[in-house]
Amino acid sequence: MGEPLLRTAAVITVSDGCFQGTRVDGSGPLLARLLTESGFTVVCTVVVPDEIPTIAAALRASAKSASLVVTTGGTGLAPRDVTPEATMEVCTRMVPGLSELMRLDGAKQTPLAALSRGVCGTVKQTLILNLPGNPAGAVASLRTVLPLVPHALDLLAGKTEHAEPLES
Ligand SMILES: Nc1ncnc2c1ncn2[C@@H]1O[C@H](COP(=O)(O)OP(=O)(O)OP(=O)(O)O)[C@@H](O)[C@H]1O
Ligand SMILES: Nc1nc2c(c(=O)[nH]1)N[C@H]1C(S)=C(S)[C@@H](COP(=O)(O)O)O[C@H]1N2
Repeated sequence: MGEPLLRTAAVITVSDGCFQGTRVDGSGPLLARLLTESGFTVVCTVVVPDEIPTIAAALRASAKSASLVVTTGGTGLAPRDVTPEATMEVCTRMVPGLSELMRLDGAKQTPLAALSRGVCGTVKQTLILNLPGNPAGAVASLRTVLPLVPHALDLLAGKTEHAEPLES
């Protein structure tokens, strides 16, 4: 099977409430819109419950068709928050700097940003980003790292010539 096209994205909402239909998914559609506005083709959106095997299966399936997979929800400290554990199970390499950046930038808005245990990593040529479940937090976190994503995907796809450093 071929590798996913470079600017394809998938959105996975991890939420028992959304899966059961007791909560309307506010975060997934917002993230899909931001990704589309940023030049990505969103190839799939899915809502899954907070269960490691189900999240891991959704991550593996999404990574086959998308070069960027974002999750929203399940990154906190509640007993059923297991998105980081499922992501670490699927990824072969972790990219801690991206999650560090999200927490650092998020803390400018709310100290609660430190309570997300979200991780980022890669599987084959796909980058996976865990975002918090709160819609505003999910969008802000994605906005923080989005400027780095095209270069990250180029590197993953083997385009290793170095870009000019971004302005600070
Ligand atoms: N997909 C979503 N859409 C809208 N709001 C959400 C979403 N996911 C989370 N939230 C909000 O962020 C808060 C924290 O998310 P968290 O994942 O801990 O939710 P929860 O109360 O455990 O329920 P669930 O996992 O079923 O969404 C929620 O209480 C809710 O206000
Ligand atoms: N930027 C930002 N990050 C944020 C938040 C936020 O509102 N803004 N919410 C925090 C809260 S309240 C929690 S509990 C954790 C984990 O959320 P999750 O379990 O819904 O993934 O993300 C945190 N990250």
